[in-house]
Amino acid sequence: MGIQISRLYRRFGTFVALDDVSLTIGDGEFVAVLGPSGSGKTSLLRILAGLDQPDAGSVQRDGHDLLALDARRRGVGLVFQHYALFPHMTVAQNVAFGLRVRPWRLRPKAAVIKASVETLLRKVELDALADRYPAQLSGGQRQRVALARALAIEPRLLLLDEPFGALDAQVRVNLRGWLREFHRSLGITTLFVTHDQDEALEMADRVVVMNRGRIEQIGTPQQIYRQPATPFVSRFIARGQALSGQVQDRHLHLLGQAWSLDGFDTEDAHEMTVHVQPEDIQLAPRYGDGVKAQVIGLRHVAGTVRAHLRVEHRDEPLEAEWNERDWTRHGGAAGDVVDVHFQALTVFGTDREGHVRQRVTIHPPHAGVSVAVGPWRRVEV
Ligand SMILES: Nc1ncnc2c1ncn2[C@@H]1O[C@H](COP(=O)(O)OP(=O)(O)OP(=O)(O)O)[C@@H](O)[C@H]1O
Repeated sequence: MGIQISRLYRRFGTFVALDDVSLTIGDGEFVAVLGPSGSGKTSLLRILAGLDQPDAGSVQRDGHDLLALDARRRGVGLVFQHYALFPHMTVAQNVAFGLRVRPWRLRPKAAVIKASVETLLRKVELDALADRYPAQLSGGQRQRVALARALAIEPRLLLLDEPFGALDAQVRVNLRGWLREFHRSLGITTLFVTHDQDEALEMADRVVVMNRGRIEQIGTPQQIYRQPATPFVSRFIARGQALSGQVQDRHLHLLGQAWSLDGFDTEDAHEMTVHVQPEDIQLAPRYGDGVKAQVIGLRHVAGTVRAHLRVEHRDEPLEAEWNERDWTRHGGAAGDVVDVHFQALTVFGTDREGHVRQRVTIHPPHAGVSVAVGPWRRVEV
């Protein structure tokens, strides 16, 4: 059954922080809410936690009105970016807190609390540090204590708001894998708020992309990345870059090539936007066969090369991402003019109000593009 969020609105004065937000979260699902700063992620999470109320809309859990329950009766575990552990309490006391402050009729016996704290600390791999104070822990350890504390009340829903936001990059990456495994072993429905694309795409079963209080797209990480529903998602998630061209006879004429617009109704589109992703701009296998581009900058990042390219009819440089080995084999250097192939373009058609009505991915004319089928075989089409 899970959680049904339906048509939520939240305004602060004239500012609309949540604008018609609807979302269903399945039982046990791990959903990431991803969006730039100010897009409404925390506003949504606060409403689910019972820290705020919407101006309109409903939230149901297993068919019951969640908004009618006060925060303490929602069975929600919360972890925020800033650890908010009690500095004067040990790790074990922090984790026990949620159980100790229950009304006496619901409060477990001291021995039961002790046992469940021990179990939780083992789960978050901190049982050896039970008697330390927060100041004696690393940032990553503190966040794991915060997670154990949130889990102590046996929540039905776990809400994590940028839980790794204050940690350094390496710790963040380690904790991602750890939290993913942890979620698998517990199976608690989890909503994870982040503005970090990699974090969301790597961890979540599904990703909700928000922009200016609205949901732009909901999908699996792969759908969001490979089939962005809007130019915003394409830019924000897949580093989509806009190209300009002309449409004539159902073809898009762009950088000296004519791309067939099969499956796209050009008459129906008030405006068209064309995007290319960096990994879809590849070095051409033969010299003289492709679009001329001047390499004006190169950055080597973990086995890939990020190149900034100057192409004709475009003021801004284009970013391309190449395999380091391909670039080494090519044997070029910054300043060179290279030939590149555009392997796929995404075309969005918007109506007068700016809503996306059509989206297609198009491939180059007569190109020997290699397409992956299954995990092991590649064929030429
Ligand atoms: N209590 C409030 N009063 C006025 N405006 C608010 C209030 N709470 C949030 N807002 C505004 O609503 C918008 C959405 O805020 P929210 O915290 O949900 O964004 P966010 O996506 O979580 O951003 P961040 O990643 O920076 O935390 C922001 O522009 C914020 O300034």
